[in-house]
Amino acid sequence: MSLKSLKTIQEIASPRVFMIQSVNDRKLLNNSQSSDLNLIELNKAVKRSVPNSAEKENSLKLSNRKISKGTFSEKSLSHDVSFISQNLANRGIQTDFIDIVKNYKSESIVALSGSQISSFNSTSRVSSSIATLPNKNDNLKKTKAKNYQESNDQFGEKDKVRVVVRIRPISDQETVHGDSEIISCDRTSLIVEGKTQNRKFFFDSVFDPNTNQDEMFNYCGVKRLINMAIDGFVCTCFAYGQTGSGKTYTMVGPAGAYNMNGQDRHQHFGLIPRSINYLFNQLRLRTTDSQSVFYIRVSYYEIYNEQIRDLINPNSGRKLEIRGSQEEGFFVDNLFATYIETMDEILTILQEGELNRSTASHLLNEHSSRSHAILTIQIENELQNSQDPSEQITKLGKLIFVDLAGSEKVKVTLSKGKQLTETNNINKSLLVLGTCISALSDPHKKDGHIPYRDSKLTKLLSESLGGSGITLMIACVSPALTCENESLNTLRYANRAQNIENIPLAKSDSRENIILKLKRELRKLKEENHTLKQQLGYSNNVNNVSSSTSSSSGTRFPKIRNGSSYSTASSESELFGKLQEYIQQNKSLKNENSQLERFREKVRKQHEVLTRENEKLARKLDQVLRAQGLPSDIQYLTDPNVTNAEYIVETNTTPGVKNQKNIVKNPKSIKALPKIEKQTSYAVENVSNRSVSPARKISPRKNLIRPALSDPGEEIIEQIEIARPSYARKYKQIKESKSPSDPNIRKINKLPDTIIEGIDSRKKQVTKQKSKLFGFLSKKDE
Ligand SMILES: Nc1ncnc2c1ncn2[C@@H]1O[C@H](COP(=O)(O)OP(=O)(O)OP(=O)(O)O)[C@@H](O)[C@H]1O
Repeated sequence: MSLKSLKTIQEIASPRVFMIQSVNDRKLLNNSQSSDLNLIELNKAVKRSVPNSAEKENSLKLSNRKISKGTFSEKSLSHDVSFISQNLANRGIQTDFIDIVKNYKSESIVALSGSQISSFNSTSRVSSSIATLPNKNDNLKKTKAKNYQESNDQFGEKDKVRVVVRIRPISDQETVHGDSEIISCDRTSLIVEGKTQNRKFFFDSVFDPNTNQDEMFNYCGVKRLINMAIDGFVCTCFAYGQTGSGKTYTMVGPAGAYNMNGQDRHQHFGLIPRSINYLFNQLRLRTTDSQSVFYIRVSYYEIYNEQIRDLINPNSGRKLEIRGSQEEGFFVDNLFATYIETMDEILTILQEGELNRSTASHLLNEHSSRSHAILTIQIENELQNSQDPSEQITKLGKLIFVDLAGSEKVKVTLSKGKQLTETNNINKSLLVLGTCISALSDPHKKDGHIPYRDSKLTKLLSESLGGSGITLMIACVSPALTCENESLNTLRYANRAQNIENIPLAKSDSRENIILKLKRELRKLKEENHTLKQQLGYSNNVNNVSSSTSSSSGTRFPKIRNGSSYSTASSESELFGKLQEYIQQNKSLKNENSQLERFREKVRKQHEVLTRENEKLARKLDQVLRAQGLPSDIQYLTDPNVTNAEYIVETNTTPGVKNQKNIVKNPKSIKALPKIEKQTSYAVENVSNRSVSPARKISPRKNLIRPALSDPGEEIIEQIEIARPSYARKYKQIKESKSPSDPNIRKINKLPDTIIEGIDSRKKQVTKQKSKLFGFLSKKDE
């Protein structure tokens, strides 16, 4: 019954804008999400929403004019239809609504009349009234769970950029200045009641000011991104909006979130730490019942005044430039990226990054970010191919979080001097981002030139916008009247971004993936081939060159209309013979190549093992140096087999006595050293993290993510508390020990000689080994 009536919706999908017959119809549709659904009434409502032929004609005329007050777009209908669809689905009734809705391409900004706003507001009041019920949190959570759905759905070949909006609460400052709230919303749309006009926007989800961090994480769609990243896709979540609109709050949490204690962290942490917690839980789940091994590598940098700055290794002295390659797209060369194993390691990195990030205070935000911060979590997954156990697959997914700097008006923020330069750079790069978004969302321009190269930010986001990644945009807005123009700008860009289509492709060396990639290339080539043929005037009966070449009946080569070349039988057989020859040569070359590839892979893996150990050691060393206030611009290389020099112990001695430097093998032995006791204090850093088992010596990356330490469903705080003593805690210890109020502490100006000597000799050894390997490789390549 319902299906039949809904078919009519598909039929009327063509008119772009039409009149909805009465506000009551809409109310009925909206209320249907919470009230018990009466299918007959719904059916009537849908029928009433469907215009008769006169209205269709009318609406077609309307679509050619400026959208006037009192109209709804078909997307509005699609929104209503999806409500109905969900209700039907809850009752186990299959509908084809989703496809209908997906096919809608409509104007999503609508100017509204007063009466429609009042009906709209009544919808948003449903959720706010629920928030005031006695058992507030429980009910709110249930309602959210019902209203917002986790978008874990997969995609077809194309995946549109998903856009959600978060409206922050009005601030005390705004209230004091008598600012009023002008934005109201329901689950997927919002209305801006402006000074002169009211506007309505539709998005994948809209989160009202009462939304807490946990709800935001659960329903904004970031979980889908994490799961896809584990499967090898490049997934980006970026926050966009005016300065002070809540981007950093959404991504990271309020200022000082990383310094909060367990319970407060749990409440205030933003998407990034929550996502990492979720990621670790997912990885644990996947490693318990499979042979998968995961390696997590993190980098964190900012684009400040069009310069790239490493946020976890700011004093490296290396110049960070963007480079591009066909395989990897644009990337930051020389960026410090470190392997992590535990939640608290990454929290330390994030904390460090936040400390190093460029911030300033201005009229609209006390802790304003002056840069675009980009956190990249690379997830490498080595697993066996389920269809062919002899095949080892490596998936290389990425999870990228971008906290953009906010656009701002100089006359509002009153920026001067350095801040003015920052503002100009921020606005400039956001302008380029806006231009790219506009071009990509315009069907006439999207296949043309997209000005990614005009700013560093857009270069680095090129894969996420119109590329092969999966993208979630979180548009943040303030509800205040004084922010109307900026909020509208944000919403317009967000609205456009919804039209951007990506063609996701997992980064994996599995056969299926290679085949998929090849198929896509082949299709592209065929299209190109077809166009070229048309341009050259080849006849239509020679379309399929590839199939005809393999046919035993002989080769058919395209004939050119002017009659020249390849037309005689003798030249055809000659060419066929040559082709056979080439095919044979190709076969043997392929065999040889795959042998070489296998060998090369083996050597590459050995090399990787060495590099990873080096990086780890370099990171530890870097932390020690920075903790001691020394410049950390030395590049360290180590031998993975060196496992003995575990801890550096710097002792404080009485004046005139030479400083003691001890290297001990484990923390217990520190206590056993007589001269360190009582009168001495020390800074301890674990050089290679922990003693290395023989198995680990061969492959130090094994067991990076081990089966669950505890329940996968556990909360962030618990994870932080139960985590084994690690890098983070030790690092904290070193930081605390730097406090000048501690009389036993002296500043260490120099790294112990033994360590430097040890590292130097290891560096030499590894460099030698590396150059040997490279020499060998290049010989093989030749
Ligand atoms: N959803 C929210 N709930 C409570 N407070 C919020 C929320 N969103 C933002 N805030 C507060 O608003 C202020 C500005 O937020 P935030 O620093 O995240 O803005 P921003 O968009 O990152 O600004 P900028 O671009 O200048 O860095 C902060 O004090 C923050 O704590």
